[in-house]
Amino acid sequence: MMWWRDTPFVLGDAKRAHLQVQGLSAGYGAFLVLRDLRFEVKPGLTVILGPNGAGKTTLLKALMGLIPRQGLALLDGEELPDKTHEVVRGGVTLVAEGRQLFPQMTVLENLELGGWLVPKAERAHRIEQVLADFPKLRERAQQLAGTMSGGEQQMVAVARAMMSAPRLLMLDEPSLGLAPRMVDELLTIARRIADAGTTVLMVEQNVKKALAVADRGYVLERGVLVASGPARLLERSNVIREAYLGAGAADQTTASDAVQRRKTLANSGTHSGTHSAADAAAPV
Ligand SMILES: Nc1ncnc2c1ncn2[C@@H]1O[C@H](COP(=O)(O)OP(=O)(O)OP(=O)(O)O)[C@@H](O)[C@H]1O
Repeated sequence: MMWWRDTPFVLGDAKRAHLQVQGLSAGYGAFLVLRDLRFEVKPGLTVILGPNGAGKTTLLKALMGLIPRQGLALLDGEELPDKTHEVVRGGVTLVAEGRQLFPQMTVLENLELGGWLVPKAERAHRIEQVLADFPKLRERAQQLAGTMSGGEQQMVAVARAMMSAPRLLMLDEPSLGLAPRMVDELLTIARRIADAGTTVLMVEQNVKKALAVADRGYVLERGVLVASGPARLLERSNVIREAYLGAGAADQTTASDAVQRRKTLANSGTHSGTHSAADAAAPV
């Protein structure tokens, strides 16, 4: 047995990355989406929850330098560059919503492209590591990516991101559109990556399942962070329980279902629409 089989997901830098963000604002032209966000992404797995249109993707884009941002973003104490290629060189990788694979290329070719910054010899070594970490992909190495199921493609996208050995891996709704079993598999992969030393920042709408694998979470609504805390406390907090999970909510409850529920609660006077400081999770 090769040595790396016993050491899955050791691709990241041994140092566990820590992102600190203060006063982050970003948007599209004159349309400001994110307002004065303050949060941190500690080593481990941090999830950002929120309904459609809350600004979750915008947040990841702003950190990647794909759109301009204001405010301070420090990765291990050093300011995150503005330009995307410099952010990538600095060890930050984004798996965007929609996966953006090359459908006419094989799984292996897609992985090779993920390691384009890496010298050729090192790239081959990393491919071996990634295939050891994602054994399902080894079986499919020669399959055209475009012929794979949604969940398999998402797996390729995450594996490709790991080819660059990121210090900070950002995942934009990895469970979107997947069958429940694949959702579980993808979220477990995210957890394993975090456990092995790559700091993970994940945006999710699948509230219950995301909090089950995360260490910490934030709730983003209309461009503002409205709650934060350790995942276990956040799950039990009033913000999440009343609005995002609800009594008897199914595993598949999404943040967008929750918005409708919050409106109903607010109209019925059950919930004020703001989050009490008495919540288990702190309002931000
Ligand atoms: N390229 C763009 N130009 C202008 N406005 C945009 C652009 N992309 C997103 N927006 C707007 O920014 C706001 C936040 O969108 P964003 O995609 O960040 O939300 P989200 O929380 O990721 O939602 P979803 O879960 O639907 O992806 C929305 O009002 C959206 O219409």
